[in-house]
Amino acid sequence: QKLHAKAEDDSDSLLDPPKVEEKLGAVPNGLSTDSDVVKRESESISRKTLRNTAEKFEFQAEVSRLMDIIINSLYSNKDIFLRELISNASDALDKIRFLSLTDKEVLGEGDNAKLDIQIKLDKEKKILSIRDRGIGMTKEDLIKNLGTIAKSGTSAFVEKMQTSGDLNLIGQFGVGFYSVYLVADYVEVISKHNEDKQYVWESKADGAFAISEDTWNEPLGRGTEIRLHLREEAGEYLEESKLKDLVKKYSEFINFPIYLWASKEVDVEVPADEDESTDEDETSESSTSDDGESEKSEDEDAEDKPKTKTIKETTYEWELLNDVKAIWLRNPKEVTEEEYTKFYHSLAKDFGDEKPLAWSHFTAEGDVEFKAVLFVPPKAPHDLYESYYNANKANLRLYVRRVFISDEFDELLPKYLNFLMGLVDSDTLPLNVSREMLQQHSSLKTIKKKLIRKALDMIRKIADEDPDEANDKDKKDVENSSDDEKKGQYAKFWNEFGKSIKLGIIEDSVNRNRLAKLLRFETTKSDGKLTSLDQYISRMKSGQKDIFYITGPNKEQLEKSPFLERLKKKGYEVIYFTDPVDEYLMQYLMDYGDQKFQNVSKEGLKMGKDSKAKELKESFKDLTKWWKTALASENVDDVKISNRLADTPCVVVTSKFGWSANMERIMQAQTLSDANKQAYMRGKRVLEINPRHPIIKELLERVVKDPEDDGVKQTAHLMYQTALMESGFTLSDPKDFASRIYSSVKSSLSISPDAIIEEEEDVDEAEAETEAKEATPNSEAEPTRDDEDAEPSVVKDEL
Ligand SMILES: Nc1ncnc2c1ncn2[C@@H]1O[C@H](COP(=O)(O)OP(=O)(O)OP(=O)(O)O)[C@@H](O)[C@H]1O
Repeated sequence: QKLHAKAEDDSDSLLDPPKVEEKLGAVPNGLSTDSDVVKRESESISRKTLRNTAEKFEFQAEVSRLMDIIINSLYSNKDIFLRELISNASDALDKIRFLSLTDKEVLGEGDNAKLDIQIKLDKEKKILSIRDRGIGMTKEDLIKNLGTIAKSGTSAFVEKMQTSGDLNLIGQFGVGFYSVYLVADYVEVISKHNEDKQYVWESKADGAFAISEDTWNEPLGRGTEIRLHLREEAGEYLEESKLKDLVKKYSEFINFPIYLWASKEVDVEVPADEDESTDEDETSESSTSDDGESEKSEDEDAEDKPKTKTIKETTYEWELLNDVKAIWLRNPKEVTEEEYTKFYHSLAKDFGDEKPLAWSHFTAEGDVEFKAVLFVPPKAPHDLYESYYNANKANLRLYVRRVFISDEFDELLPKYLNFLMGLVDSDTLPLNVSREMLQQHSSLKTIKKKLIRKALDMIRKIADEDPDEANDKDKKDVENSSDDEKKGQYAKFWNEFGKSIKLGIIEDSVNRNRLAKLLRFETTKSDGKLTSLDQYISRMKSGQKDIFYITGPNKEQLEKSPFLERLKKKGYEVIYFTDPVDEYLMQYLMDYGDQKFQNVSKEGLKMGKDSKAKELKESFKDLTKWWKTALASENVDDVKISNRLADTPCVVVTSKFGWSANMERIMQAQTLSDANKQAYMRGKRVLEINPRHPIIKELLERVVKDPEDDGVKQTAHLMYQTALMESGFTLSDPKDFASRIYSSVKSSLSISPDAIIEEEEDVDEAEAETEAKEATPNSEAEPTRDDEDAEPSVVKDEL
């Protein structure tokens, strides 16, 4: 707020006389009026008020908040505004170049057709301008793009900035333009679109902006010029050297020439002043010549030749600041790691310090030729899985013969690989067709196929090079040649993008096996580390046929699951799947190589041969049969002897193709889930009992003695409900469960089942109040059990 107020104060002192504003407003066409007026107008009439005659607009609320944050930010790296403006200029140039592919006319002629970016400084007036000959903005575009339509990124960015935000990320949220207010307190955007007149947008970031038809500035022809009226403390951006450094640092990979209107000291010969000629002779000579011959001739001709002298003069010319050779056209061997990193930063608009996790730069040859660079970012973007199926978002930029076509081409990569960044430049695709036609082009399928292969290879390589990933047997080799930088990289990848790989397994049946190789998870034996299917298989017990896994809300709960008791005891390894997407994943991943997957909370678990199985089945027949009947109302399909329990008396398992308990939980949590479908998909439930458990043995005895015993029936029901809970199901009738528990507690405390609950005395409310008042003095004197300062009494301890 303070900064903002200060900007206002400063601007007061710069006020032009109000009458100038009035006069200007009335000028019909500034270009043909008195040059003085034009000059004053172009100096930006006033830093206090926007042009009088302009149409005023309010910023959309979120945009206003964003601008407030920017203006008041103490963020020290203000440099970022320049790269955001250059990036916008480059996007605008890409757009017009794309249009010109099908309609040459759009480019115009002469200078208009030059697709470049120009930066100019005006030290005196403290104005920095960036101009492009891009597509430009119509009046409507200016209103919408620069103020009234908040993009989805706006609020996300505001939110981020309020917590742990780094302004450097602004470009990733698609609101980069507003970073101009880090350095300027007043900004003009002059823009000319082929389909509209030239307009000026202006704002002091005080909640409003104004738009006027531009009748005084030089006509742009086409494109946009952004004029930043720099704040007092942003004077450094008026230094040429600073701007050159910034362009080098941030905009190296812009594919359009960036020029700076740069000063140059040159020697010029000017006629020497008569009076000065004698004093200056020597300097003049020494600077014009350094060989004796010319000195001589000058002496000789001194009288007839007009005297001259050399002085330093400052001239201006456009200086090219960047090298526009595209990095992807270069030989990968000649591109350094640092260059790839910088290129990634500029593509991703991510200017943090982190390197991408991996990259792949290759040329595809054959029927379809293209070059591509793919990157795995170091972090997932903030909205990667938000509206995964609806978002029309692809991070690959498509070029055809060096011309940028689109970054919204979702035909290039499947959705699950949307986290990759990069570009494809194809020589095979046609240039002069519409985007829609291009989308249908048969080569795209081939490009996509190759890109997926390369992408998956690149990801696999992160694992191959990571010493943490190595199997024990080859650990030594990797450790010797290992490079600390690669250590832990795959775990990092997995934490950021593991879900994408899982979605890939679900969606991409062709590459399912390749993707399954990239899966990582924790297991009962992985000791908190991630492990892979190949590693799991290499550790399988002899005779073990299936890959065991269990699903649930978190590892801590799963570790205690009764389903694992016997498996653990016998030394089998079980995978923990704790992400909701894992339930879906396992509906698609049926096998891996020769192994099948077995959910250990479902029917059909086989762990070697149990010689006593038949015998046990026979001896518990009375109990299992009886129990099934007793649970008739509970929709229990069967009661069986379990082979997975050690310490727990019983569990409830589901049928192979129905939902597991965990899946039921996930489906119930979904707002829009369909109750009918839930009933239909619910797995059939089987109660499995532990024949070695004393409770089960006792139950058998009691049932054999008296199958009609009510107490036994009660207990059996309660056992079932407890097993349901322990197996991860949600009880459909918790009240029923609670009353059964209380009856059981009563009987263990030897309270008669018919014992009645004491009636409360019906006291009149008014009476109760007077009683309470009378009681107050006493209660102060004698601390009650609830009193915090009271000494803990025996009663309290017992409670
Ligand atoms: N130089 C320009 N020429 C034409 N249009 C522009 C120019 N600068 C900005 N715009 C328009 O204004 C919009 C808003 O710009 P802003 O920088 O805030 O977001 P963005 O360019 O979409 O995303 P990013 O910040 O990632 O560059 C742009 O999408 C574009 O339509």
